[in-house]
Amino acid sequence: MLERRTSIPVSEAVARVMKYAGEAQIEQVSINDCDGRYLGEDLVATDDVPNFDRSAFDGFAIRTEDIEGATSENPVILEVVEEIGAGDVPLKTVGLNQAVRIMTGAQMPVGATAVIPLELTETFIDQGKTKVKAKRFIEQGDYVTYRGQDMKAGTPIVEKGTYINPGVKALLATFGYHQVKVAKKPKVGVFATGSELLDVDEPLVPGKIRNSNAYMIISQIIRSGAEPVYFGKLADDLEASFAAITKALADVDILVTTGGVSVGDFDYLPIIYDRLGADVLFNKIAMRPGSVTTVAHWNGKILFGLSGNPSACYVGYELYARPIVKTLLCSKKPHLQRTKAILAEDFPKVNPFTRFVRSKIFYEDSQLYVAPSGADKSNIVSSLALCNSFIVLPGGTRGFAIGDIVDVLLLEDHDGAEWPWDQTK
Ligand SMILES: Nc1nc2c(c(=O)[nH]1)N[C@H]1C(S)=C(S)[C@@H](COP(=O)(O)OP(=O)(O)OC[C@H]3O[C@@H](n4cnc5c(N)ncnc54)[C@H](O)[C@@H]3O)O[C@H]1N2
Ligand code: MOO
Ligand SMILES: [Mg+2]
Repeated sequence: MLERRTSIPVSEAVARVMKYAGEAQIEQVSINDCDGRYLGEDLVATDDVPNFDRSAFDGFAIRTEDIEGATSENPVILEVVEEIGAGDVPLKTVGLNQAVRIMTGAQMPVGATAVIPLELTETFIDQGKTKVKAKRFIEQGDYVTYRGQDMKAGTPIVEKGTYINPGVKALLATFGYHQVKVAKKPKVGVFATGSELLDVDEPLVPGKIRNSNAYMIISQIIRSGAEPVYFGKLADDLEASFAAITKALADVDILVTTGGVSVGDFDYLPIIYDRLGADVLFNKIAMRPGSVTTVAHWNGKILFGLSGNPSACYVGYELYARPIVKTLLCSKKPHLQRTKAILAEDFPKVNPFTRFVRSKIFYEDSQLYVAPSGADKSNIVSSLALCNSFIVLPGGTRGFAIGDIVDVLLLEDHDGAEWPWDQTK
């Protein structure tokens, strides 16, 4: 008899999966290998930055009281007593009517209260002594960067779980982190199921298609920050599939399969979960595409049974697997970030269930627009190439028109969201 499936709302499905999100593991990597990883500890300033008062310009370190009233017609003449480059430590103190030639980044000499830029001066030799004409008055502190002006020691700078971009890397280097604590990448196993699947290098033959989902999911796993472990494709053979899946589970934290979760005679994933004794969290969601997305929990591991249909598979990974990965990467905002944008095209389809339209979000005239990135069908691959977001159309709504404000989930953002599902049916 055909098994009846009860569909649950998206928010409920996400909540059920999130109950099984595990604990992040931390490892150390060289700063050279930390790009695109996620910080495994809060980053706190270990020193004042800069940690000495320094010149922000090439010029002369002076005492402002000596150059009061200076103009190009009536310059003030000072004696240059020392020259210091970046990296040097000044030996002299700047006294009455004295100046020190100083370069950008060099430590300020004691006594000086500002730096007058080279362009506002003129140097000359007078009786064997180097002198400088200051041709304008400058205020105290001008062209000086004081100790701790950028960051003060002890200030929290970047939170644990932050994506390491070039700026975060600059901070790590600033504070001397040659080894960086990062979240260990969860290992996500991938199987593509289906006797119709050919490898990428095989020619097309009648009835068969190339296995695109495995490559797509591997790419989504990498984009979400995890490590893919590809186990290959499985023909629709229950015994062989059960054996391969059982074996693979020993080597991964999470297992993603694509295909074989619906009600076809050769859709074996439901039987495999049953045989494993896995706890099936749900096998039907009130959403399109991806209504058949199934998630099970077994022995501390989460098994994502994503649809075989490419667009459904893609959406399933982003909504349900990605937040688990992000949680394991220390994120406190593991879900897709949600925003609002102006619909740039009509979308006349009715939405009996919450619909996630593969879409492209873009700026135009300082406004945010979004448009479907191709035909809205579950079995379609072509709409995925330009997809950088999902338009979220609530269940129970009719069509949407150009100019309507719609909710959008961002796929290529690193900040994430705590819980974007409050208003989603
Ligand atoms: N009687 C019903 N039939 C179907 C239902 C239903 O509720 N009742 N649901 C439909 C929906 S919705 C979806 S989605 C699909 C899900 O099917 P499966 O997850 O079981 O996936 P398969 O049957 O294995 O494949 C579906 C489709 O996708 C192609 N595919 C599979 N793997 C790949 C791959 N690695 N790369 C590219 N394309 C792949 C496959 O050839 C099929 O065309 O079920 C509907 N049926
Ligand atoms: O699960 Mo199917 O993806 O609704 O199209
Ligand atoms: Mg099927």
